[in-house]
Amino acid sequence: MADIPLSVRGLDKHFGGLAAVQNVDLDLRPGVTTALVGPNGAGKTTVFNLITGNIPADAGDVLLDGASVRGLQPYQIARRGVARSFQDLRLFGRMSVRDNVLAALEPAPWLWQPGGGGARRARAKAVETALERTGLTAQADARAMDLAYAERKFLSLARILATGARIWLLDEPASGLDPNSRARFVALVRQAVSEGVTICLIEHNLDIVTELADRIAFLDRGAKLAEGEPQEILGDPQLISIYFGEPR
Ligand SMILES: Nc1ncnc2c1ncn2[C@@H]1O[C@H](COP(=O)(O)OP(=O)(O)OP(=O)(O)O)[C@@H](O)[C@H]1O
Repeated sequence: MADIPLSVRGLDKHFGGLAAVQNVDLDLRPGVTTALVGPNGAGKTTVFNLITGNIPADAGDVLLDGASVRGLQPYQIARRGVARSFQDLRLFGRMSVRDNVLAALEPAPWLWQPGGGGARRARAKAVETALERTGLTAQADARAMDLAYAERKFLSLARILATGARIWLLDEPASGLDPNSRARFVALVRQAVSEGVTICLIEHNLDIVTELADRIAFLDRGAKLAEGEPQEILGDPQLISIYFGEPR
């Protein structure tokens, strides 16, 4: 298990009487993009929240390189290389695009501290590279709130890119994107995967899922009903009828 960057074992979460996540297992491997697919309320975002330590699990475990992260705070899990995006993006609207990216990074030492100059230069470089790769260089000084919706989504990706995280959890990253931005998004994810990043995404757009995912984990009412290659899962009439909410 030590060679699997992120494993989830027997994860459970109840909200009162509601079983939001039930006994979910998941392995995320480098170079393999996994999509969490399922109807609204299936528990997908809750799985992300449990992985990142945003909410505590009732039972089960999350392992990074085989070691449990149980009880760690979200910032401690982030330091181990796990980054996520949120459906509501969570940007600092009045701050510049560049400062939004900078704020996603660990603070650097002061200039007068040992290594301070080098660390600050490395941070600035990481920010500029992330802006370039997301096509935001020209808007670096604009306020985040003044960006178009698609650009705000790319800014949330730039924040992840700049951290150098090796595991990305993306919550509906392509929702609301126009076809051109969608193509940019797909290219960006593919490049990251080719560089060894492990990606798990929650996505309702099945075209994006088909384009990007190597595996699909299908959730319904908190439980993982199936996992396999996209063709297999999306070709299963029973799963598709669950996905589109047909009466059972
Ligand atoms: N903090 C919370 N308190 C109470 N119930 C919650 C909480 N967070 C999620 N839930 C409930 O848990 C269930 C799973 O929610 P979750 O957001 O994980 O689903 P999802 O698959 O991501 O849905 P969607 O595709 O609509 O985003 C839902 O019924 C939701 O209402």
